[in-house]
Amino acid sequence: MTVIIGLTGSIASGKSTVAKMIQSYNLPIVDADQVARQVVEPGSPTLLKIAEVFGQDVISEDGTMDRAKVGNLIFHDESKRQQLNAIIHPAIREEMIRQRDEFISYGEKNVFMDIPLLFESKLEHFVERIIVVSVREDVQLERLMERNGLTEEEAKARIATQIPVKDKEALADIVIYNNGSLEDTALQLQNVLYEWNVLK
Ligand SMILES: CC(C)(COP(=O)(O)OP(=O)(O)OC[C@H]1O[C@@H](n2cnc3c(N)ncnc32)[C@H](O)[C@@H]1O)[C@@H](O)C(=O)NCCC(=O)NCCS
Ligand SMILES: Nc1ncnc2c1ncn2[C@@H]1O[C@H](COP(=O)(O)OP(=O)(O)OP(=O)(O)O)[C@@H](O)[C@H]1O
Repeated sequence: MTVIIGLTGSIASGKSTVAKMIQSYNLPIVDADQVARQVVEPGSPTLLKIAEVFGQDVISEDGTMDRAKVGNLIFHDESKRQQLNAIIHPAIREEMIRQRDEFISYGEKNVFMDIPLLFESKLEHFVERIIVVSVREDVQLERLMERNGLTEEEAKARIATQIPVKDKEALADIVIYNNGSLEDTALQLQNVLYEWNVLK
């Protein structure tokens, strides 16, 4: 029996950072953000649908989706965000299940799934255990502004579209606090992996 472990948190809380650490142990992980990029490859039916709804100018000259443009549209308009979710989430879900099942067919004992919107999209049933990567609000805001080159207002708008990370902590089996150094975060992860017998 394979145990499916969900990795979640909030925007810029450090999920991808922890996901990279998980990969460094050669453990299998399905990454929703990466799948979200895959399903809108140039010419894909999902990208064509997005352009139908949001306008052809969300497709750049090279045929890729203009992510900054789509981000600006959806993080300031709840109904547009819902529209995008309705188009893209079924495709993401289908591909994530395919990748998960592939890992299971290889006989993997544990499969990680990095799902940023695990709680918002009510996907808890996908996973048996949940790791929440949490961060203080001031650190989250600072890292998000820095990473994405956003103003404080833009960053706050993105954070506001998600359930506060403090509330997610209460729904976790384990919380990793990513306020300090990367070494400190790596150590917390290692402890969880031993505790759950993922590492022996
Ligand atoms: C809006 C898009 C184009 C912005 O692209 P960008 O490269 O700037 O950001 P990236 O994809 O790396 O996402 C960064 C983070 O934003 C948050 N986020 C992304 N989409 C959403 C959404 N629909 N609702 C709330 N938060 C979201 C997540 O925390 C995610 O980890 C992109 O995020 C997207 O296609 N979103 C829809 C798919 C989706 O819901 N992805 C997130 C989980 S599967
Ligand atoms: N412990 C840390 N110390 C310093 N910087 C960090 C730390 N953890 C993460 N970061 C930085 O903070 C930013 C957000 O981290 P990361 O991309 O891992 O978050 P995320 O939860 O995956 O975000 P998103 O939901 O937006 O994809 C990145 O620029 C990352 O390099």
